[in-house]
Amino acid sequence: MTLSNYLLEVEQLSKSFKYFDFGPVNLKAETGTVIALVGENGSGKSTFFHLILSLLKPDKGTVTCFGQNMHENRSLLENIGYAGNNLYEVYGHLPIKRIAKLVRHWYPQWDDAKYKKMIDKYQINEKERYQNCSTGTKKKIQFIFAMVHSPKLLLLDEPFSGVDIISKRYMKGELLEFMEHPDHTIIISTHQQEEISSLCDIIWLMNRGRIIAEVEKDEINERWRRVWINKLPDMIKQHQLVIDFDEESPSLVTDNFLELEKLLVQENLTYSHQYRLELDEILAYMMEKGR
Ligand SMILES: Nc1ncnc2c1ncn2[C@@H]1O[C@H](COP(=O)(O)OP(=O)(O)OP(=O)(O)O)[C@@H](O)[C@H]1O
Repeated sequence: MTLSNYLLEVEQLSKSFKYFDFGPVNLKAETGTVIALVGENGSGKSTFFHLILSLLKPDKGTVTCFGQNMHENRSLLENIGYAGNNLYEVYGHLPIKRIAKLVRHWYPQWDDAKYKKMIDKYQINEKERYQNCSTGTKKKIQFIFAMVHSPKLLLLDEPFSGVDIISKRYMKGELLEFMEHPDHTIIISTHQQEEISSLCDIIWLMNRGRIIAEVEKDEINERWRRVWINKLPDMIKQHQLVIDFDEESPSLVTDNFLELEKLLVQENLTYSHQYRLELDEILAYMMEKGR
């Protein structure tokens, strides 16, 4: 794969706070993918977005976006749409209409017609002060501001949290439409299995400021299974292919079903049935392991 296939490259990125160390993180985001950034509360997801966007200065490391160094080239931000919590708080006393005027100056490609259409679609009252808006409404405003300048990369920090069912449906539709363009990429932090399942291809798992796994969603869905077997000898319980087991109703969880099948044949064991795990069960197992 050539370098140009990567829209975003993060190398040795790190930042230390009083009670938290982020990184070093090394990652590459391929153009045309939707990546879920998943991790426990306080694992560093928002910090990661802030470091990518240079809202925070890293202690070490580089962020290369569209082939150029982000920290040296602020104009790269024009091609990035960010929906996160703390960007507009400083303008909270202003009505949304005034904030939109400010944001419009940041982005030469701001599309007024698209903005008006979205404000209408999401039923935003532009006269309302941002700080007085409900949690879900703030999320929708952040989403609109992220979308209206036609970015190539979207960084979405829990974009659906607190958003009503109808708006969530509209937002998902817009994201799927956004991804119809082959040059577009999304990184989305979320705690919701349904959002990962319906939107994402890749999952980056974060724990205590580090990436503990980079996996393809379809691949882990295929590999992880719960399997009921005739007996559970110690050798199986202790095997590296076995992530968890239940002695009462002899069954086990594996992260590699194909290899497990071979092992069972080898050990003269049989399984009666098996099923795929829910994505959040898999992610919980992976996160627990990475703790
Ligand atoms: N400006 C700051 N000053 C000091 N510490 C900070 C600052 N920003 C982030 N941190 C530290 O980084 C940690 C990770 O926070 P972050 O918001 O990135 O987590 P998160 O994964 O997005 O969490 P959540 O899922 O709850 O939104 C915090 O617990 C805090 O210790």
